[in-house]
Amino acid sequence: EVAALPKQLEKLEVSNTFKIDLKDSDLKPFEELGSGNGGTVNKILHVPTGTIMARKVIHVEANATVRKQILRELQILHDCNNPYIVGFYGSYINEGDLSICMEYMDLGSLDSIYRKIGPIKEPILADITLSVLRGLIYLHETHKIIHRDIKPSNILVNSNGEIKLADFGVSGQLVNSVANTFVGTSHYMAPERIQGGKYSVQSDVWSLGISLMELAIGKFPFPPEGIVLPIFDLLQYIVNEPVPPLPADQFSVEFQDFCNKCLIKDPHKRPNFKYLIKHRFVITAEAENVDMKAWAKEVGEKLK
Ligand SMILES: CC1(C)CNC(=O)c2sc(Nc3ccc(I)cc3F)c(C(=O)N[C@@H]3CCCNC3)c2C1
Ligand SMILES: [Mg+2]
Repeated sequence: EVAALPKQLEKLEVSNTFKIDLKDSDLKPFEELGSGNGGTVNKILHVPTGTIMARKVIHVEANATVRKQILRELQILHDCNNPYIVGFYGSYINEGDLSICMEYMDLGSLDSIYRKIGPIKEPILADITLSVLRGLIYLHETHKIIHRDIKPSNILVNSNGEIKLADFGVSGQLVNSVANTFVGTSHYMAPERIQGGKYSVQSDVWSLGISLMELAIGKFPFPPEGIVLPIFDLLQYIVNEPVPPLPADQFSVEFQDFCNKCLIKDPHKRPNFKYLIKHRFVITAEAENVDMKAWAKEVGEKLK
């Protein structure tokens, strides 16, 4: 009988460590990692377990019921376990601020990386594309979650050269109403979404295409060279004007073709994940298995 006990304990042990009961008083903040639309992120230490985490604090103007609803729905994040999704430790609310504690990705976002060390080379972009697609497919197929906010600042990197997604809404309708107070019409949104149409998983494909082009050329691809447009005109431009092509002499035909397909304006004509994960641009990434760890090391050196 005694022999049987440790097995059960062991199982109990593992599940408990996964679900740390987070309290503000157990968290020791370090430097701020960034602040963007509607939230700030800090590096923190969970003192009782010695775990380094990233904590995002979002000010949520909502009554107690809505706040309870948000916390209940965020519990879904405990089940989002995948190599291409940023880990989740827990969330809590105090004084109207929602705190989301997640895996610390020490090299930050692709947005801050390309702005510091320049455009990302194609073979690295191919591996990034593969990771992002695998993360999006996992969220959609396992949890029926559409990311809704794919952009370079929500694609995170760590020194193992791992690429993971964060900031995806797990919320139901109610919480979405709260989320809408944040969601400015982001310029990564697909034309059908900018025009107030139904948001589908196909809209994430558009956002992936735009994000890859930006990372490849080192600037947001719309409008072409030089002109700076106010947001409303930019959104009009994205809806009405043709997608500026990648400079053909600098990129492979596979990469150009991959981006062109993601940026088909009609969501029904735009390829789905099933098609994209088999595209030559992505298949070569799988074959060549680029040394992402070496790239991450180089990035880490340059970010210092
Ligand atoms: C309403 C909301 C805060 C709660 N419900 C929600 O469903 C969420 S979840 C979630 N974030 C999140 C998601 C997954 C991981 I891993 C880590 C995370 F921080 C977020 C979140 O951060 N949203 C931000 C608000 C500011 C504008 N950009 C998007 C949300 C939205
Ligand atoms: Mg974000």
